[in-house]
Amino acid sequence: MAQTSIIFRLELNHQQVSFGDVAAAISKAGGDITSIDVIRSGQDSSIRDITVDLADKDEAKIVDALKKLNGTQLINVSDRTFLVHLGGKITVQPTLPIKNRDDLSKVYTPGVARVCTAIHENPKKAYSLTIKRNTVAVITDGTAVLGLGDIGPYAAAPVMEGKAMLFKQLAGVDAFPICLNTKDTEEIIRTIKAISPIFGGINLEDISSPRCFEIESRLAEELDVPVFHDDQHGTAVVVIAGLLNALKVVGKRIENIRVVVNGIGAAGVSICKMLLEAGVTRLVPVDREGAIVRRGEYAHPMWQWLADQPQVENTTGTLQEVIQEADVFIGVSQGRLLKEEDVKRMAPKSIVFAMANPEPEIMPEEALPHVSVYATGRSDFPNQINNVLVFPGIFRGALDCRARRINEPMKLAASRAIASVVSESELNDHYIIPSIFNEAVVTQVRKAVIEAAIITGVSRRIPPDFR
Ligand SMILES: NC(=O)C1=CN([C@@H]2O[C@H](COP(=O)(O)OP(=O)(O)OC[C@H]3O[C@@H](n4cnc5c(N)ncnc54)[C@H](O)[C@@H]3O)[C@@H](O)[C@H]2O)C=CC1
Ligand SMILES: CC(=O)C(=O)O
Ligand SMILES: [Mg+2]
Repeated sequence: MAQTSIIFRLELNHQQVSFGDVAAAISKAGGDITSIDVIRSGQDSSIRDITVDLADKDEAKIVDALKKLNGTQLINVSDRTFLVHLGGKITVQPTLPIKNRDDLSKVYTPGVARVCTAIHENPKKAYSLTIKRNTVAVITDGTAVLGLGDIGPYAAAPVMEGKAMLFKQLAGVDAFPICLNTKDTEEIIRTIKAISPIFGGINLEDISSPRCFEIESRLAEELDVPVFHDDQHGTAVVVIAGLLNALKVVGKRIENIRVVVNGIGAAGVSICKMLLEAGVTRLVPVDREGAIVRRGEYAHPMWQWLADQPQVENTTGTLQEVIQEADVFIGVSQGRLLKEEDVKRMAPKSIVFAMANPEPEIMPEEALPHVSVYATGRSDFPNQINNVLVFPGIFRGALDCRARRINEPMKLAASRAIASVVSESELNDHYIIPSIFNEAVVTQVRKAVIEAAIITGVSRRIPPDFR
């Protein structure tokens, strides 16, 4: 697992210890050696970097074993995940060098003033003469970061930088992380509106429910660039894509399945809405207090909306009770709250999407023996159902056609596009969703999103390849 990969730098005295002894000690302490680099080699001793994946995440055991080994000196221990975060993960690059006064007078004063005046006279020129057309803000208040909860704006930054990296690498979108030091809904809305002129789109991230619903809908209403809460819609789009393909694998139809969604927060609400749009007729939304019941009364406006839907079951009970005979479990709640006995009681050929991060609702070793299709949100297990398959391509499309908003037809088109990247001949229980490294994902999502934006009248530009 990437997050438990450690590099041990060791000096080995050749008279006293062999590399085989070191490897055996690491293995006995629970580590799996994945690579070895010789840093320096001499007659009597050598220095080596040994990269180890920790099965039980306990690096102390290995440190202890190495310290006990005669002839071995532990010089340094470094966590590779922390190493890649040193100094942050993104940078801002100029598009051209400033080599002389002539260049300077064009990109800066006095030349720049004429460009400013042109935009002042025609604000649409911001799209051609500034970074706006290709720049997205990735904005959080740090209140629902992955499944870690309210860890604040400073601690949220590594996730936002990661999203920005993915935007750039996968779709060429310049994205900038913004971590707000406020949880106040009105202040968040006011701040985002105030900083919006430079951005061609707003990607809201890891803002807790229910505030995220009002923040997104107000901003979408009041701004003329797309506003997309990734945890709601990115997640729902990728879930529908995975479900369309998983249902093909198990040979079931969407209108016949019973679906339990656990965790009715940002992601859960949007998933439920999209499941209903996609044709699910039997839905059981579950949160901490148990199932949300049809015609029940709830203070949470989105839960009330769900309770008023005819497809929501009139079933009370805990997750452990309602999961019986479910065809599909979708978890966007918290890690390890589903047990082996629970998935055993699901309907035959069941589908489990355990998407909580960083730990899924149930680990593969417990689920796999009992379910037909198992997926998580993680990069280190097969079938990664993660919104990273969605936000790069959906924003690429929205920016290219200068969409005013990202609407329901654009989202559904994106789901179908992602699902279609896995061909019928490739489809199987371990491959229901394409890899994020499959370049067809962004290409297909972009195309589908632009087509849907044009058809629904929200595009303000026809990209050259669509003319
Ligand atoms: N794989 C993916 O692409 C994504 C995964 N996620 C994961 O889904 C989880 C939720 O994310 P958000 O919706 O953004 O958070 P959120 O905070 O808006 O919602 C979480 C919901 O889960 C509920 N919950 C917590 N513990 C529960 C329990 N024991 N039983 C039932 N419900 C419980 C909470 O009451 C809340 O309604 C996180 O772990 C997050 O990492 C979220 C977005 C995308
Ligand atoms: C993937 C993601 O956006 C999350 O876990 O919050
Ligand atoms: Mg998120």
